[in-house]
Amino acid sequence: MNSIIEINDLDLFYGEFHALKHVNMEIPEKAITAFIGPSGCGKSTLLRTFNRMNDMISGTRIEGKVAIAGTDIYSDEVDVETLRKRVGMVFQQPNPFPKSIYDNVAYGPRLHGISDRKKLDEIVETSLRSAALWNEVKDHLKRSAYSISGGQQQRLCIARALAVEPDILLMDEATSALDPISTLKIEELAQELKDRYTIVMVTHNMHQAARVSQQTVFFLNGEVVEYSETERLFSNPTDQRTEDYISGRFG
Ligand SMILES: Nc1ncnc2c1ncn2[C@@H]1O[C@H](COP(=O)(O)OP(=O)(O)OP(=O)(O)O)[C@@H](O)[C@H]1O
Repeated sequence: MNSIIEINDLDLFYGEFHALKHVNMEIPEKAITAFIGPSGCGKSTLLRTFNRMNDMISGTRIEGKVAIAGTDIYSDEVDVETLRKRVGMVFQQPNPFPKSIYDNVAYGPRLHGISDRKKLDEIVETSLRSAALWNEVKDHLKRSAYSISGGQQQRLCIARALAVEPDILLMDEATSALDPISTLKIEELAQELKDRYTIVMVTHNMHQAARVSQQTVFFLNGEVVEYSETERLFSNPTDQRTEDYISGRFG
């Protein structure tokens, strides 16, 4: 498997607090990588380094390197808007804009200069189909995004992220606010999307990581304890701390 994200000796500080410690890893493209570990161990922090969302938190300092497709994303030449177009993100709470379903999906493409109605219609349909939502909303695209269920809103947020044709989709506990059926739908969707996109997901749910991902990373106190194929990590972990965590002895 080719890697798309390469992290070398990454340290991240929130002021004095050392939140990520000497992280080294390669994330394979067109696969799902899951980040697991107890609350506060740095999963979301690492995820946010991939699209420089940490830039928005004042007092954050980074040492080391994060490269995407060979480019150091923290170098001065990198345009953060372009980076965020390539690296989409979906959050724990569905956060559609207070606009119609159509306008939510068309938002990114419009921002990037697409105004042709036919082209936008095409993008909206393709993105909603990719997010497995088209059939449920195709007859009321003009309705408010708030008129659909939470699970549908989360798939709408995925469609909105896909509309700008990213390479990577980051999911930060994207199902933890959803009911089991909506969760299952998003998990199935992630499985379909992984053939076309690289997905990195933070999850509190070990069963979800085991069900959905190909690679799993276990974090503890800002460090990567173990990183391996999901099946191996859950069936035959090499580190005692991983074993203790996955068997429910802490966290
Ligand atoms: N903006 C911030 N300023 C200061 N400290 C922060 C900030 N964001 C996170 N932290 C701290 O950094 C550590 C890692 O947080 P992070 O949110 O990455 O953990 P996490 O593993 O994703 O946790 P959870 O599973 O609870 O979301 C925690 O100790 C947290 O308190």
